[in-house]
Amino acid sequence: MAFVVIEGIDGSGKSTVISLLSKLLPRVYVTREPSASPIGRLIKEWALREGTADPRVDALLFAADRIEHYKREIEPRLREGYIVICERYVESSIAYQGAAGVPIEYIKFINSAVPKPDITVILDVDPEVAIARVKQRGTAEKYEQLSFLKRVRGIYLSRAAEEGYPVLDASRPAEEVAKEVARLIEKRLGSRESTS
Ligand SMILES: Nc1ncnc2c1ncn2[C@@H]1O[C@H](COP(=O)(O)OP(=O)(O)OP(=O)(O)O)[C@@H](O)[C@H]1O
Ligand SMILES: Cc1cn([C@H]2C[C@H](O)[C@@H](COP(=O)(O)O)O2)c(=O)[nH]c1=O
Repeated sequence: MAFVVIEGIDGSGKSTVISLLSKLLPRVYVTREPSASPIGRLIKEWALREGTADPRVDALLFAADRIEHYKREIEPRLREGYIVICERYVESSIAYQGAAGVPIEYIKFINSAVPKPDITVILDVDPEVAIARVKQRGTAEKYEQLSFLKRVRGIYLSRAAEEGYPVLDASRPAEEVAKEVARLIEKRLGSRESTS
């Protein structure tokens, strides 16, 4: 089992890559945040649409959704031996709520109840390319603005440098990106087996 998180700005191709990945690897369980829980629905139907009074409210909602998601869905699947692939996790809160002005230490503290993933991969793409991709979907969510996504990308890249997360060029065809992520996961699983 392994807990894998795929991160990146809106339109970087996370959902597309994860769907391809689930065909490349055995025994995969795919999930995402905001989750399907009542808190996740509140985020999607209210916080991401009408908006909150303060970005700390978003940070708190995402953290509450994450704790519920981890305890009720991710942890049980890991115990059953799945490779759990989660689209977005704590680094999304650091990048997005950080870009909205919430102090990173505050975000880390409210997320301290959930464990770190085994692997975090950042899909990196120019925000102009990402915006062009998401525009095809119709209405934009509150964070899907060029200047905001530029700040989010900057935080992702500096966090990747600090934490050693692999950053993959997601402007390439999604199949190529998915194969590279699969290789990273297999390498990590292989190196864990050889040390256990
Ligand atoms: N590598 C790629 N090259 C070209 N287009 C892509 C690529 N990956 C995804 N797309 C297209 O870009 C759009 C957004 O992709 P996707 O939903 O996978 O991104 P995402 O990162 O999950 O976005 P969000 O975070 O906003 O949900 C889709 O129309 C998808 O078909
Ligand atoms: C988990 C998480 C998400 N967000 C933002 C990022 C996106 O703009 C939306 C989720 O929409 P998606 O298109 O379904 O990926 O929410 C965030 O700001 N903070 C978080 O922790």
